[in-house]
Amino acid sequence: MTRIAVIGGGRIGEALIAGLLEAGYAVRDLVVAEKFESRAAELASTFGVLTTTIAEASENADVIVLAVKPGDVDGALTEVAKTDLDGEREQLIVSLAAGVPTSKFESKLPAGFPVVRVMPNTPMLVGEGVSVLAPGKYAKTEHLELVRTILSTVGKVVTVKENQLDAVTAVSGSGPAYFFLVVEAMIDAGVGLGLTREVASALVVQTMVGSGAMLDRSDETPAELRYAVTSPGGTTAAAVRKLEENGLRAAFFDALDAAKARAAEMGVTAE
Ligand SMILES: NC(=O)C1=CN([C@@H]2O[C@H](COP(=O)(O)OP(=O)(O)OC[C@H]3O[C@@H](n4cnc5c(N)ncnc54)[C@H](O)[C@@H]3O)[C@@H](O)[C@H]2O)C=CC1
Ligand SMILES: O=C(O)[C@@H]1CCC=N1
Repeated sequence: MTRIAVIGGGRIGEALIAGLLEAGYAVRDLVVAEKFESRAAELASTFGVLTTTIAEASENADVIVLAVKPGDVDGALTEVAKTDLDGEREQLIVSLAAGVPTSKFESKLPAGFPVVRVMPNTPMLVGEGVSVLAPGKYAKTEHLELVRTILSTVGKVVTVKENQLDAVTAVSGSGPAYFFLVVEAMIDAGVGLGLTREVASALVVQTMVGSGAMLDRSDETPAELRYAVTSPGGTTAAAVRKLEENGLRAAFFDALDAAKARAAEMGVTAE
């Protein structure tokens, strides 16, 4: 099997490790380099995964996944680049860092080294992620296919041109947070109407799970599914009117603009 080194065992690194293991990936083919010893020990005990230095992890891996914060990419990449990357093994770097362009990696790696940039999201923890791939200058079809094969075990995979990845980050990379915020708001509103938090949480969570399953399985658009809930002159119409009056749609347009702009900014500051 393809040997994968995960550099950075934080939230997304852990989601990837957990998702791969859950999907049946062999633990002996995974290795993690995590800066904080206590965090490395936690990952080793939770997943039984080998933890080591960046140098050792990178040298023995087919695919080196960088899952550190954009501001830590430079330091981690410097460590990776010190190892004997252009040995016999055909290796590939996969970056999960928001905003950081593939050119940044290519400039620090041996000439022609393949890089694939990916924007994943945390639902990959439960095999329901979406990973969006963009090839760097030297990544060939077989590199993209390898990354697609690995990430399709933890969810859906889409490929775009790199100039769309900041928009993708705003939509699906950060998307789970918007969803959780909406869930929180609905639970609070239910509590405001007199339901216990326990009941309100159970109702909202199952409403989201059920609605998500409908979106996944139905050929109807989200608008058509919404129309089916909205009786003329009824309760849903009254609620939707308030959401629109309060600028729900405009808030999402603004929010995603801000996320995209922030991704671009982080790419520049990581230079
Ligand atoms: N959290 C999310 O939902 C998503 C995060 N991302 C991207 O994934 C990357 C990681 O994000 P998170 O996991 O949320 O951050 P995090 O802060 O939870 O994890 C980063 C981990 O990298 C470790 N680290 C930093 N420098 C290191 C080094 N030189 N060697 C070894 N380990 C090192 C840190 O100790 C930390 O545990 C970021 O670039 C982010 O843009 C992408 C999509 C979604
Ligand atoms: O908030 C962030 O910067 C990262 C990138 C996408 C999701 N989380």
